[in-house]
Amino acid sequence: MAKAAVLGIGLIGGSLALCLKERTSLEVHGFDTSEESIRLAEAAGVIHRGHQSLESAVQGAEYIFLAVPVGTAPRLLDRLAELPLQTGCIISDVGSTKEEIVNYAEGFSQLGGTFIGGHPMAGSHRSGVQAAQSLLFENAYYVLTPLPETPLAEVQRLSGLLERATRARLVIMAPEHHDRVVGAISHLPHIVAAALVNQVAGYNASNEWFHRLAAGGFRDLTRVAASHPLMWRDILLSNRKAVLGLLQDWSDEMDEIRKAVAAGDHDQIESFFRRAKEAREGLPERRKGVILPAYELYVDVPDIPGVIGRVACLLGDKGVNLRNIGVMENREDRAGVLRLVFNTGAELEKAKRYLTESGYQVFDMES
Ligand SMILES: NC(=O)C1=CN([C@@H]2O[C@H](COP(=O)(O)OP(=O)(O)OC[C@H]3O[C@@H](n4cnc5c(N)ncnc54)[C@H](O)[C@@H]3O)[C@@H](O)[C@H]2O)C=CC1
Ligand SMILES: O=C(O)C(=O)Cc1ccc(O)cc1
Repeated sequence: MAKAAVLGIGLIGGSLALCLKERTSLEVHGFDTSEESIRLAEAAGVIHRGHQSLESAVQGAEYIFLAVPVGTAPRLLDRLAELPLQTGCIISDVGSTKEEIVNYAEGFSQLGGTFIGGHPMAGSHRSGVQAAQSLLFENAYYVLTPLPETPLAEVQRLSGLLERATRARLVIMAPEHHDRVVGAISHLPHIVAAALVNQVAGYNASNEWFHRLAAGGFRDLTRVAASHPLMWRDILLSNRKAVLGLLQDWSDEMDEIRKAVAAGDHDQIESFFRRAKEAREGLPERRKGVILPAYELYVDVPDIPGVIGRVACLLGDKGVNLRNIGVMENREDRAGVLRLVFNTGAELEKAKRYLTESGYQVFDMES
């Protein structure tokens, strides 16, 4: 059986491993520096087999995926370059930045395979293999960043595999273009969210009403500030060039609005919000999976076939609108997990109450 190796079995590596395992015939092997992650991944059936040795994990693999923090990926490539890899193998990664790793891989003439950078544009503020799920990338964009000299057949081979496994929408982009675009729509917003949270936490230190009143819009707006600090440190350092330019533009935009407020300039302030409203309304529809849906509930269930109907009926009877329902884990010897998606937080709360009252164990993104 052909083999794939996933190096780093956290949220993204674990989710990718699940996709490959469920929807391709590849035998999926995993390697992680954390023994606990390997143990959990094996126990949950995320991978066919775990390894504590990098060499045995990648031996004979047709596909190798690096799913480690972006600051760690170059060192992992150094180690791969020392190992005998399967002739003709494809090495890819899932890192949030692309120029640095693509340039680094290009420097390895002795790397025993073709490197093609990759970035699935879906995830969450959670991390670790416990949060992995095979539906994570469905309908999301998945960017590949081959170089002009990368053989087209290899790009198509990887793209075909990933499309089938992840059900994502594969797109191709130049690495530096990717980094500027993703810098603007993901990296800068993470900085702004963290800065807002830090600013308000400073005020709250002397008056706790700041946090008490922050339950609504502020909480939604700053959700991503709960993301993994080390992961985001690495991303900013790796995308330094683009991020510095974007921060300059951000600071100019803040200066503009500050001046307009100071001058009491009604028209300029209104125009600031009007431009934003129009641009926001012109954004493409949020499709399932493009960003992790906000209102998700998970239900532990012992017996999948009958239980989907029971849960759906129970919620239907109570008038709770269910947008989507899916099975996240389905092994005969284990309890499964149902993933329920709602359009509003209020519906999620109602569903949580009804299901708990009926004896189901439920948990959501906050648990
Ligand atoms: N979290 C997200 O929403 C998204 C993250 N990414 C990218 O995916 C990559 C992985 O992120 P997550 O899965 O979220 O992180 P994670 O923290 O859930 O998983 C990372 C895993 O890599 C392991 N690891 C660290 N150094 C290693 C090494 N040298 N060799 C083997 N394993 C090692 C860790 O033990 C951990 O299990 C990062 O490069 C990130 O930029 C991409 C898209 C979305
Ligand atoms: O939690 C969220 O909304 C995210 O922003 C997830 C995410 C994080 C990092 C990426 O490179 C891509 C997607």
